[in-house]
Amino acid sequence: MSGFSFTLSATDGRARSGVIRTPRGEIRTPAFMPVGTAGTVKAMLPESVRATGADILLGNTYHLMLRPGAERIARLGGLHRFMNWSRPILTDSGGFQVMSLSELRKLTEEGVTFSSHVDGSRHFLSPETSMEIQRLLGSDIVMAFDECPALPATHERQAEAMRLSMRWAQRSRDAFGDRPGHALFGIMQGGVERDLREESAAALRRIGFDGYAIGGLAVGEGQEAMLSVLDYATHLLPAEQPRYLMGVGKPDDIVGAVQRGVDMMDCVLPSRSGRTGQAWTRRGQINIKNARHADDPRPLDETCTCPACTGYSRAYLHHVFRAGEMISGMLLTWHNLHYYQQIMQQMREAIAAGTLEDWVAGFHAERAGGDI
Ligand SMILES: Nc1nc2cc3nc(NCCc4ccc(CCO)cc4)[nH]c3cc2c(=O)[nH]1
Ligand SMILES: [Zn+2]
Repeated sequence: MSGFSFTLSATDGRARSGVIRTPRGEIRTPAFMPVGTAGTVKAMLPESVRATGADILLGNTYHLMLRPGAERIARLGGLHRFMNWSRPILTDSGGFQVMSLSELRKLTEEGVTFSSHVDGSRHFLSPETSMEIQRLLGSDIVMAFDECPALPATHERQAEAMRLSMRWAQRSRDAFGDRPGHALFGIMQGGVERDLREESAAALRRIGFDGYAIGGLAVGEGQEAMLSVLDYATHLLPAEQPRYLMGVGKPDDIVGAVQRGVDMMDCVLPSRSGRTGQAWTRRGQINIKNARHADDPRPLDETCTCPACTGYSRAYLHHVFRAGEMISGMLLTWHNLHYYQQIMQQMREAIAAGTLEDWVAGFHAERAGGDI
């Protein structure tokens, strides 16, 4: 695929560091993607998202097709222009969000009909319509249209959903066509069932994609089960293409995934939890609304160089959260995204230096158990 390429620059155990090159810019891997669901990373300006160190952000087909509409965004110049973010954008394909957000859903071989959670209007998503919507949005990395079953799911149900998703992966590939400079990623399904994961990986490799996502995780199975799937699942995917773990996660989830050969991740956690007063730091989590911060003159983290930590005390952050001031969500979101990008940068450097194991030991040693 001209215009889109992945170059591995170092490995350390199963971990890899490298660069994904796209016409809209480079993505340093391992990479964390902030989530910009409805055309905005909530409480952040695009230039602030860039200042945290993000090379790419994620948008959602489901949300943008319902409001303001993919055709409208296309008429206005595409999602990059619309949201004033000129670097790469990856868009999720909509199936996962339909199943978790919409009402009155009907799932058939053809696709999914559903009612919008915004205004109740009826919509249809299929591999073909999802590819068209992501083309209208102009996203650089397009996700295949898949079905991620809700847990708990029997082996049989997981097999059924995975095989449907593999038929949809072929249809996604066929509908995507040949789009130089744009990439299509397949999505592995199969729950926590090794045989199904192996079948899914083989099916995706036969179809052929520019990158491979591991779907069907971070859906309530818990960290231990997720990591045990990753223990074998990344080996099933081509080493020379990016591996994207969807929806992950807490900082220690991310570290565990990178150690197991994952190259890209996304999660709403740093932004969503930032808006609720949860700060993630190298020493653990801080719930800034807790009364014990009311008189604390110290920053969240005295070693952090983000605007929240260089400009404000815990006492101030506690106050503006208690007062419901908008700056509260802005500052904590910025800090959390900055912290997430910092651990990605430190892991990229550690992998390049062959010292990831030591870095991970230090990462865990620094983290207290609960709230700090
Ligand atoms: N197309 C597609 N998209 C996905 C998105 C996902 N996102 C997740 N997990 C996100 C879980 C998640 C949700 C909310 C919060 C913050 C509040 O707790 C954190 C994590 N798993 C996912 C799986 C898939 C998947 O198979 N296919
Ligand atoms: Zn900070």
